[in-house]
Amino acid sequence: MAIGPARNLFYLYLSKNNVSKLRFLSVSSGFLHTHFAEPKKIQNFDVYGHRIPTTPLWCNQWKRLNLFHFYGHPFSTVVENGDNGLEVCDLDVEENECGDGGLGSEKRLNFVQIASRDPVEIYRELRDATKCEKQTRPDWDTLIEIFRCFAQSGWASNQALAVYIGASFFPTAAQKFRNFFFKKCKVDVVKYLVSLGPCIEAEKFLFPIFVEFCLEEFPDEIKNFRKMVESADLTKPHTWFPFARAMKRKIIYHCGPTNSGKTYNALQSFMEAKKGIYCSPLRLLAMEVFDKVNGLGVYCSLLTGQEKKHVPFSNHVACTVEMVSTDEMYDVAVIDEIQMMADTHRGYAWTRALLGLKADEIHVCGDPSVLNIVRKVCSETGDELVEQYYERFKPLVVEAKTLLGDLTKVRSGDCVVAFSRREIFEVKLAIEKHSNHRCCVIYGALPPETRRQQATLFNDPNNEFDVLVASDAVGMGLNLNIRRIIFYTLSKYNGDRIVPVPASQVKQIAGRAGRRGSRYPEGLTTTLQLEDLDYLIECLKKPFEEVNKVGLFPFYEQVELFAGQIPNSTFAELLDRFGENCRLDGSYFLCQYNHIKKIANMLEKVQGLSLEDRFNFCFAPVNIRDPKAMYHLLKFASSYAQALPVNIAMGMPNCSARNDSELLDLETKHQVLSMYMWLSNHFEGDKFPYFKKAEAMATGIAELLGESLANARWKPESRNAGKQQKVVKKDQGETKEQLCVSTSSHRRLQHDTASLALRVP
Ligand SMILES: Nc1ncnc2c1ncn2[C@@H]1O[C@H](COP(=O)(O)OP(=O)(O)OP(=O)(O)O)[C@@H](O)[C@H]1O
Ligand SMILES: [Mg+2]
Repeated sequence: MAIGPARNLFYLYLSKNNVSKLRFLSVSSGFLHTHFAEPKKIQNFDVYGHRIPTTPLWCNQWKRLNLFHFYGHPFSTVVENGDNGLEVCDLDVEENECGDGGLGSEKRLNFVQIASRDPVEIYRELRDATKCEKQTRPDWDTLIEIFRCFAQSGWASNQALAVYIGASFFPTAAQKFRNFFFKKCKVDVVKYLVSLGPCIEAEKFLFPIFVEFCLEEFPDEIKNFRKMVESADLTKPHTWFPFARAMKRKIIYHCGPTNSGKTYNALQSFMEAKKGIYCSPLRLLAMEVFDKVNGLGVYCSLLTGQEKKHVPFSNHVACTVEMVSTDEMYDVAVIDEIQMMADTHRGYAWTRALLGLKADEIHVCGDPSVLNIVRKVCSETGDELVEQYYERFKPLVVEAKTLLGDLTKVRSGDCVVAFSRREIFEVKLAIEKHSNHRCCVIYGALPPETRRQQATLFNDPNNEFDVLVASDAVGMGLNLNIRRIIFYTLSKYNGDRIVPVPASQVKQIAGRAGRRGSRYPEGLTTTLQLEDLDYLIECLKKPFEEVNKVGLFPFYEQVELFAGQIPNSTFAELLDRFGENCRLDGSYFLCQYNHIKKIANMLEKVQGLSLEDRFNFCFAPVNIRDPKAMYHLLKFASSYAQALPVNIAMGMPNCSARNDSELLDLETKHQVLSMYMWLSNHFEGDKFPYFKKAEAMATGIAELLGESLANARWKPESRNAGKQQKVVKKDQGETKEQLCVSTSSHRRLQHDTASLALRVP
């Protein structure tokens, strides 16, 4: 058995059989802490081939084994001891690795003795000493430096969390410990520390003494922090749903690439069930399932944040995943696009649905990236898991020719994918100017109704709209008759900087081509620019990357409990403190909440909102980068806080947009109305009484948006980055005006464009 570098510390290896139990058991002679490192520091560890959701342990060596906690090195053995918990065995001490600094062997022996002494005893001796023993000047200097390092040590601060000394209190505690030590210090201890110098070994030596000091000196601080940490406990999320745990559920994982029939098959079971729920990643998809299922004669209601359409006598419901009820019982539930569990912002909604749904049978559809996590979840919940694998219906073929930067090569049935609104309109303008094609557009800021209207227009072969220009919003949900996906670019702005589009997303979007039921025998995909081709091929060839962690977010009740521990803080501060102190198992991350904080900060000046009100307002669907939308949210919250009926306070435009700023205005207006409808559904009582009016206005604006898009022939003026240039290019002996999309003029043809075609399974 290997051991770690040790003096007062022994390192433990986890034995193979008790890995899963480790998190739940405590040692009879001491106590075992579960996760304490900051969330970002928590890692999965492979222990004897077992991936366990925790970092390994270290423990102090003293007979009473009074402290266990996490440390970043995997070592030693813990064995199961009947029902009594875990027992530490097979321990060994490694030689001191630090040099003796040129000291004689006798002194060195003393130091080794110091190193192996019980830190509790050392602490008591120090505490009971009446005064400090005399030290030399150089020793003092070294000691000062050692304590300076200790106070700044990330390692010590992190370890201190295990005894409930919070990161914000650690510097104060370390300072007081230093003062205590300097007043009481003994020659042999100082000499030993000086022999180590300011290094991690010295920190490890001091740490258990520091812990004893803190336990005696700061019982109140420790108690308060402990309460706070316990109230931010997000470990074992499967235990949050006792009713679902009382059931023996059957989970069917429909696993496969895009366009392979996963959702179709899951929906068959849904429709056959007596009572079913379909959980969608998008309003648009929920609406589509609602229409489809009702069309097939199964009464189905619709439930999204914005709309509740109750169909009389229906036992089925299509909802957005955030709206799923974990109270109702269902025979069959479908959770679509299950890989979204790993989404940094919305992942928690899928995790909650999977853990909490009370359904005999749960069909989850998605790519294989979260298969292992779902397996693990099922082993924790005790649910049965059945895996069904799918292949694409139609092959997906990469066209190696690319469009060589020339948008006039766009053909009927093509979908050009760009990653910003500005680019989408540039492309539409260019295609319509230089060819006979007409373009439909689909992007995230458009209401679902308008996106569907554009999709229908594109799918209908009996009109002139035969090309689609879309953002990544096209990647999920819509059934489109796309012959070929052309990537305008393969990089996008991620809110911070330009990054390559992730491979999983490239696959998802490219997979839209050649959908079953469309009139094309196979799906084609390519890029506008030859230089992007390699990346496209690389993405499509890449196997799905396994996801290690999925998202969680606290319920309101958990935030409320936590708020009780730190009164008088703003909601944004509360979220931050929660984020800093929450405990998570290794398979989970806390979803990002920056956008929530931004709303929370804006609403801070609104008096009279309860914590629950703030929590609800902060989840309203609002584009935080749109000041007009944010302004309306602020106004809604202010009226609500004054107990006034919340007014829409917005005029209805009377004609379609004539330029880009009018189009943007329509988009914003629709988003504000959608937000109003959402708030109306999420606040009880009649505080938002103009729901019907908002709904009618939203429908009107969605229609105006559709009309506007059909006629849109303007340059996007609001964000004019000037990337577009016209160049004159010789083509087949004629001078032809052509839109060159990228500024890069030094592209080399790297492929034999005629011969290369990659078939992607
Ligand atoms: N057995 C089937 N009979 C008829 N049509 C089918 C069948 N299976 C799938 N389809 C149709 O094929 C298309 C793609 O199927 P589906 O939407 O289920 O794929 P998917 O694997 O869920 O794709 P994605 O990952 O893109 O959501 C749909 O239009 C669907 O109606
Ligand atoms: Mg699907």
